[in-house]
Amino acid sequence: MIDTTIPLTDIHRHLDGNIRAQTILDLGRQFNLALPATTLEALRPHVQVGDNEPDLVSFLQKLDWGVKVLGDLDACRRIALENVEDAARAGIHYAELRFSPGYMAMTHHLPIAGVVEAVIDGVRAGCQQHNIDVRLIGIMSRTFGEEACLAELDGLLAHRDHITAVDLAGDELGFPGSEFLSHFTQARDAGFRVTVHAGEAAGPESIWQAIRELGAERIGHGVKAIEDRALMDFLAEHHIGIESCLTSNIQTSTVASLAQHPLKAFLEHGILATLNTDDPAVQGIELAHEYHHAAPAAGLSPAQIRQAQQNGLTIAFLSDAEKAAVRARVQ
Ligand SMILES: O=c1[nH]cnc2c1ncn2[C@@H]1O[C@H](CO)[C@@H](O)[C@H]1O
Ligand SMILES: [Zn+2]
Repeated sequence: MIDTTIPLTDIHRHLDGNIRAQTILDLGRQFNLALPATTLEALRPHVQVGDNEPDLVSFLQKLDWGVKVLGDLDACRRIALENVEDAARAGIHYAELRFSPGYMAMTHHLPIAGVVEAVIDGVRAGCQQHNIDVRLIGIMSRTFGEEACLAELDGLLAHRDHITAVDLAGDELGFPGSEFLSHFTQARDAGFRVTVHAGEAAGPESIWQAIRELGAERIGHGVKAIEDRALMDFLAEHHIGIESCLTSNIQTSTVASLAQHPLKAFLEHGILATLNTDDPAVQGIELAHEYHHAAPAAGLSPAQIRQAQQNGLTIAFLSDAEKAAVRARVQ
C-alpha cells in the first residue's frame, strides 16, 4: 500500500515514454503525419505493450511513435506539461522526469537545445498548475551512438541550471557504458548528478562499470546485481540506490516473473531500492499499480513496500533542505 503520510515519489519516469495515446493522435493530425491508426483503440497496440516483449530493444520500439509526432517545440512543451499533469494526478509529490532530447528532436530535425528548453518550459508551467515538485534528468540515448550522445549533452549543458542529472539509456547490450567515459566526465565536471541504466539487459559488470567509470550515484533497474554478492554489499555500503521498475522488467523479459524479481532481496540486503514506473503510458500502468499489485506479487511485505517508498526521497537528487520541504508539504 501507499503510505499517505510520507511523500510519494517516482524517480525513474521517462517523459518521452509517457506520451498520451490521445496526444499522439492529436499531434499526428496537426502535423499531417501518417500514423498506423486513426482511433485510440487501433493505435494502442502500436504505442503500448500488450503481451510481454521478448527483449529490451523490442520494448523500446513502442516508444517510437510518441516521439515521431513531435513536429515542433510546442509539441515538446505540450507533452512535458501533460507529463506533470499525469504525475500529479497519480498522487506523486516529487518526480524526477527524464527525457532524451536527441531522441525527441530526431524525426523532425528540431534543435536539441530547443527541445531541452521546451521541456523545461512545459514542466515549469505544469508545476505552477499542480501541487508537485519536479526535477529533470537528461538522457543520453546510447542506441544512437557516441556522437549523438555528445550532441544531447551539449543541448543539456546549454540549460544546465534547469537540469539536475544525466543518465544513459537505450540498448545496453549493443552500446556498453565504456563508450561514454568522456561524456560522463564532462557531465560531472559541469555539476550534473549521475544515474545510469545498468544491469537491465547486461550483467553485473555493467553496474560496476557505471559506478566506477561513469560515476553513477544511482542505478536504473540494476536487476543483475543479484548475481554478484560483492556488488550488493558495495551498493548497500555506499548508499548507491536502485531505481526498480517491476512491471517494466517483466515486459522487457528481463525477469521471468514478479515472484523472481530481486527487489525484495535488495531491500533485505539494506540497499536503498525504490519503486518507480519507467514508461507508464507505454506500459499501461501507473505508480499505484506498482505499489498495490506488482510489489506484493514480488513478495514485498507491507513494511518493505513502505521502506521502498521512503527510500525514494532518501535517494532523490535533492539537498536535505529540499527533501525537508517536500516532506513538509505532505505532513
Ligand atoms: O527501460 C528502459 N531501459 C533502457 N532504456 C529505456 C527504457 N525506457 C526508455 N528507455 C530509453 O530512454 C530514452 C527515452 O527517454 C530512449 O533512448 C529509450 O529507448
Ligand atoms: Zn528507464
